[in-house]
Amino acid sequence: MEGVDYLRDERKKSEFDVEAMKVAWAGSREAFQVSDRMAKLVANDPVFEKFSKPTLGRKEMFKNTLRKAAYAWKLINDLHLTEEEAKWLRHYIDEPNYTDLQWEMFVPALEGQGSEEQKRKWLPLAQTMQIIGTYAQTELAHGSNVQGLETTATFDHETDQFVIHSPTLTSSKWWPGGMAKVATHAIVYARLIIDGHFYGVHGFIVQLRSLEDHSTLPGITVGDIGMKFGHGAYNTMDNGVLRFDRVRIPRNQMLMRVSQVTKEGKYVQSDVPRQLAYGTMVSVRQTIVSDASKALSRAVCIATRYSAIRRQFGSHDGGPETQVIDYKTQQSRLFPLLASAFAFRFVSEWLKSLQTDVKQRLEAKDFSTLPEAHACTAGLKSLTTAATADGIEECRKLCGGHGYLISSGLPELYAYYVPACTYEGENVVMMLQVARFLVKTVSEMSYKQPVGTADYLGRMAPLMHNNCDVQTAEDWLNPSAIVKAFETRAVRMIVDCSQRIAKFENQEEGFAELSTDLVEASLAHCQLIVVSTFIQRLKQEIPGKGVKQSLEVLCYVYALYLLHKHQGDFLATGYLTSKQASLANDQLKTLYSKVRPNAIALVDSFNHTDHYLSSVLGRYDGNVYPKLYEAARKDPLNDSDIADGINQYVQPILKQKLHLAKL
Ligand SMILES: CCCCCCCC/C=C\CCCC(=O)SCCNC(=O)CCNC(=O)[C@H](O)C(C)(C)COP(=O)(O)OP(=O)(O)OC[C@H]1O[C@@H](n2cnc3c(N)ncnc32)[C@H](O)[C@@H]1OP(=O)(O)O
Ligand SMILES: Cc1cc2nc3c(=O)[nH]c(=O)nc-3n(C[C@H](O)[C@H](O)[C@H](O)COP(=O)(O)OP(=O)(O)OC[C@H]3O[C@@H](n4cnc5c(N)ncnc54)[C@H](O)[C@@H]3O)c2cc1C
Repeated sequence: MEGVDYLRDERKKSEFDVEAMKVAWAGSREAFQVSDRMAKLVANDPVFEKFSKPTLGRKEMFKNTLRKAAYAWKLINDLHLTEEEAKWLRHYIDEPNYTDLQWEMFVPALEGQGSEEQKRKWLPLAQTMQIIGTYAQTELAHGSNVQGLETTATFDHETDQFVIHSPTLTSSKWWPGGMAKVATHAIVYARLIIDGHFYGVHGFIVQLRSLEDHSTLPGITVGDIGMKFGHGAYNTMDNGVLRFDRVRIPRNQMLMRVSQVTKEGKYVQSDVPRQLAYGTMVSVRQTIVSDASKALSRAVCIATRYSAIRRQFGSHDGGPETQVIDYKTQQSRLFPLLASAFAFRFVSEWLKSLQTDVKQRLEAKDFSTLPEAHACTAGLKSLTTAATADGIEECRKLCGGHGYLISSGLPELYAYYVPACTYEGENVVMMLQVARFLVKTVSEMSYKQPVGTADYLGRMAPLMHNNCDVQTAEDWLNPSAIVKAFETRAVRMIVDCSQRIAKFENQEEGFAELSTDLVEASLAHCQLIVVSTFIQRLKQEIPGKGVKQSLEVLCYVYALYLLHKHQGDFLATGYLTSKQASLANDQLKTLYSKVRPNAIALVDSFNHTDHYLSSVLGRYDGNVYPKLYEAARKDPLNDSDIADGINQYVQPILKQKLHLAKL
């Protein structure tokens, strides 16, 4: 039997309707149809071929990506693609490039932080790509600490202009994507100075390049910051360095939704909180959570299919060896990741709806849910990207030696994905933001009832004193038992930190001293959100034979896997006995055997094309070994029998040996 037959047999074992699961994964039939259409459009167009990428040099790789981006823009226009379709198209092309910044950061920054007048002027230009923009916030010396940025924007009364300047080497903008070679404009974050007074960091629209010949404008020095981790991966993007030598822009190019500077040089703070200036980061963090489930599902799909094809040991009487997916250790490493992909998918949908709600409230000048939205996006961005990056690497190891080959698709995926742990808010820094929100919520509880994702803190009294009543492994198959365990663990960790901080005379000092515990408490809070969201999702109608049941199994896998992994927390906070923790682990193993027959069908439900996976190991048809061979043969080193350099550097050594042997 070959891999092709193995996967065919595996697919027959499925206990649920795969087509219905595809819809559940996508969120709706319409969402499925859009993403499916765009995936196929990309997969079937030779322009979007990407197998040659790892062998290209940086310049060729960059040019190749520009070519694809231009062709994609033509398709978007020729086919009149909707915004949603265009987003999926870009996603499936699967090569980071300047358009990510244009659509995910530049346009949202104009939308969220521009005044109505500014939006009328700049949005049509950006939306039709007459200008190409980037988001220039981070500098050489400051990324996380936005208030520490050094670039200055000084108001000049006489000319009614701002003077944008990089006063030090460390104030150079450093990292913005698309900035080195493509962007014509940037939203530049700089300290506003009026008459010698500092007014904090604000965004300014600055033109970098000529719209005629693309040359850099006077006063601008811009370039690429150099190759990044991995060979292909993020190196299709021109992350840049940018310096300003007293560049002048009109006053009306400061983004003026949150605060304004008048012609007279008066600084006016409008009635919206200044944190709205951070709004672009909040919306991108939500996109990043959604992207995590896509990246993890991709790695899990490759590792699961390959694990069903790969056989090692266990052959008796000349029979077939054991499929590695049948080893309990393989299952205990793989199936929690499969469950996590679904968990992240559902939490990202929930986060999107939270975001929509916040946006509507903001329009009605209700800012009450802004801190919670910030904490949720920051915390879930941190949780999902960290778990996804680790998960991709685990999937590589699950594929043994072949996982290390570029043709497995996993090294490139990891190198492309791992910066998500750092960009758009470094993960630990983000978890500390969640901690701030939680500690503040606890401190305000005497006069303010916690709501939303923090509402369980309002039930602190019972949660601080309850004990878990689980007596058998089956008792863990109960959503309320699970939620109660996660709520209790989170509440006790947060309260413990809050009480210890309160003992410090200086609360900031206390926060800093306890920051490692606070990060763990924040993680507990965020895991509770993911687990509860999964459970809530299962309360909705989910059509299709066996679909809901399979998702229920995955939901328990996700929750009990976390419980097992963090059992130290659950035991230390005194909610569980070691016996109850051990019963949870027993139940987890039983659940793995329920996932096993459905594993291949579950990863098929992601509906990933072979083009998107770009993995010989993860091929839908399972024809792994012949295709591995074929991919290896295509390596440039195999172009000739005697490689370049052999005659020059190896032959002389061999000949020298011959000479010595003769002596
Ligand atoms: C993979 C594909 C995905 C698709 C996307 C593709 C896009 C392209 C790919 C990558 C692009 C990457 C782009 C970037 O990386 S852009 C740069 C991003 N930079 C950051 O994220 C910086 C992180 N730092 C911060 O966000 C902040 O500075 C901070 C650390 C959160 C704030 O620190 P600080 O305490 O100094 O804060 P302030 O004094 O300014 O604020 C005080 C209070 O405001 C609250 N706060 C902070 N941020 C927000 C927010 N966003 N919304 C609401 N409220 C906020 C903060 O908690 C304080 O509250 P308090 O109640 O304590 O007063
Ligand atoms: C691929 C990529 C693309 C990017 N694209 C853009 C872009 O388009 N535009 C843009 O403006 N920026 C961009 N960035 C920059 C990115 O946003 C920053 O690198 C990120 O915000 C982290 O900031 P930093 O580099 O200053 O890290 P640092 O804050 O210097 O982090 C270093 C270490 O210090 C720790 N640390 C920092 N502060 C604290 C604290 N208060 N408490 C405890 N620990 C702390 C962190 O946990 C980390 O371990 C990009 C970065 C990458 C990698």
